[in-house]
Amino acid sequence: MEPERIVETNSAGEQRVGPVNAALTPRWAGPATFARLPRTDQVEHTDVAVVGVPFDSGVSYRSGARFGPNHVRESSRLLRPYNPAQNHSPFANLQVADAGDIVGNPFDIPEAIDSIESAAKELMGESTKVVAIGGDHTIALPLLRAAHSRHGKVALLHFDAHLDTWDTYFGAEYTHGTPFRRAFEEGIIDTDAVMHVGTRGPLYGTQDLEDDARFGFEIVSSADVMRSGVDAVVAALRERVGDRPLYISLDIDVLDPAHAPGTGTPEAGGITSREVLEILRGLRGLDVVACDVVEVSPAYDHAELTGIAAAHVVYELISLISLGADAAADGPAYGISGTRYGAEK
Ligand SMILES: N=C(N)NCCCC(=O)O
Ligand SMILES: [Zn+2]
Ligand SMILES: [Zn+2]
Repeated sequence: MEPERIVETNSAGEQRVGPVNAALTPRWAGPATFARLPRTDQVEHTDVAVVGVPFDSGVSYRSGARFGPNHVRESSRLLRPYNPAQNHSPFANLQVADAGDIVGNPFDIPEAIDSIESAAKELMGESTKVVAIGGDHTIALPLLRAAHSRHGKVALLHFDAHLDTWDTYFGAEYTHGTPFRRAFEEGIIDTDAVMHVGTRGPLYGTQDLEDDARFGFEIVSSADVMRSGVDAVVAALRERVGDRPLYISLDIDVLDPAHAPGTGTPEAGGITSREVLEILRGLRGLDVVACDVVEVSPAYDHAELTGIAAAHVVYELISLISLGADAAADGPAYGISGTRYGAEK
């Protein structure tokens, strides 16, 4: 039975097919697409595709992120269509739809990377923006390649406890700890505009940081977020990215394990889900061309804590894409006092 959906017309007079109407069909009923949005094959065209990439053969510790996409979909049933922090309704503005999953050979990482790259390129097609749900962090490399093929060198904001610029694991070049070193070597990221956010935890040695700096990365550590606060961090990120095409890669382990236990390589001392959501909201008006949210490993999750955090991150990323590169930077989200919650700007 086809449930009734929220259908709205945007300011350009275009009709948008939105989520299943939760006032008519209980939220827990029916198959879980992201935010109960239509599938891409149920709409005529897609502006923003949410796509699963259930690949986790690149992990170095706990496995299970292959089950991340469907867990995040299940955890996204409660999302509502209006985002008051941005005073914006992304699903009414753009056609957002769930593109299902991109699959790759779980027994051959390089082959899987090639499959993910070509499927992502095809999905990006003429003008579709992609928000990918992993999967482990290996998948960021083929997604960055696809973004690069459309937009040229991209700025990169990488939210993660880890640097992920290591060289090899057991001699393997393509793993979840190495995607950004490969991206640097391939020349697909703009080394003047790459930044890690939320970094923390022990490393193998000082060389890790020397290599990382050589690849162009600046670091806003988890402790920096606590000491400087969200507004200062947002200002630093905006300054670093400027008006370049921006790829956002968010490893859910950027959150403290208290906020996101369901992940494969947890590190104590992380930022909160409130902080990450506010930092993302502060990026309004940047030219976000593609994103990923990775490393959700549901077997280690409890009460959908990690799934819900990831679902809200995806929702904020979709909101940023929908607001677009010409949205005023100082919109309602930029002040975090709460007094401007939902304020008209
Ligand atoms: N979670 C990601 N992406 N990377 C973690 C690699 C950490 C390590 O095994 O040293
Ligand atoms: Zn990580
Ligand atoms: Zn990572």
